[in-house]
Amino acid sequence: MTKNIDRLYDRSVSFYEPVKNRSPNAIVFIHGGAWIDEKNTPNDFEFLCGAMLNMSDNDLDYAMYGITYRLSPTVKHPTHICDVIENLYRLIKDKGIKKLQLVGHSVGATLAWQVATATATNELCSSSEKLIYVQSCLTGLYLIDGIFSISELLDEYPEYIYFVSQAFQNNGKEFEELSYSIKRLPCWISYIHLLHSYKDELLTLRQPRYMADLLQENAIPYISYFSDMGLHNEVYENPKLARYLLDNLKFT
Ligand SMILES: N[C@@H](CC(=O)c1ccccc1NC=O)C(=O)O
Repeated sequence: MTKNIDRLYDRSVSFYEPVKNRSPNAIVFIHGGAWIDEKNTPNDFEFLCGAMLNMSDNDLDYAMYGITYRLSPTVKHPTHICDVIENLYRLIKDKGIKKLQLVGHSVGATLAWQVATATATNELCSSSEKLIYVQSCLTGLYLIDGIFSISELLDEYPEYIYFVSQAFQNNGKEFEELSYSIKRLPCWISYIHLLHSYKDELLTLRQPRYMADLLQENAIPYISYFSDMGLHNEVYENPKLARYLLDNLKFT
């Protein structure tokens, strides 16, 4: 019997919906903040969405949403993932979305990857049918200045234990390493984009290089884009990111 857990699955923000006709296509932004920072919310992406609309004369054939998830230390892993899955499921059902691409920044990229590769068999709290339905709609991932390995992260930045210890019960040891989760990446996800800012002051290229190495070892197609997109918390407002998303987002 599933526990009666209060979900924040109604916390979605709509940045844009095509006025002419409701689109079955959508991108959903997942914010960062190291699982703990209340300053990071779905509204981190409001400026970026405005820039994308300005650069496209408000004529996009996909909707844009942001979602939230409960933060640590109030909740611990894997609840963040459960909230994202519940939230995505509700959004997809409410809006009639058929094709979905996730755009994650920092731990938002971590969560996007975890949603794409989750299995209901592990300790995930979400119902398997919701997870399977969300994954069946997923066609692309944009992973921006992300965290992909906790062991690599703490080896490089031992001081980051301050947020890892809040987000995980066992100092991140329960975080599933990429070498395992990558085996479950759905074959129908055609677009994987790996982005990183050369000016990111909180994360070096070690994380995206680790992801790139594993994608290559598993012969998974991906596109990488490394550029000066500003500091860690400036990237998601950078016009270069808006341009990149407009040029690369495809739902065909
Ligand atoms: N603003 C966060 C720190 C943070 O977000 C962060 C720090 C280092 C590496 C990645 C980070 N964010 C990832 O989502 C804090 O309040 O501690």
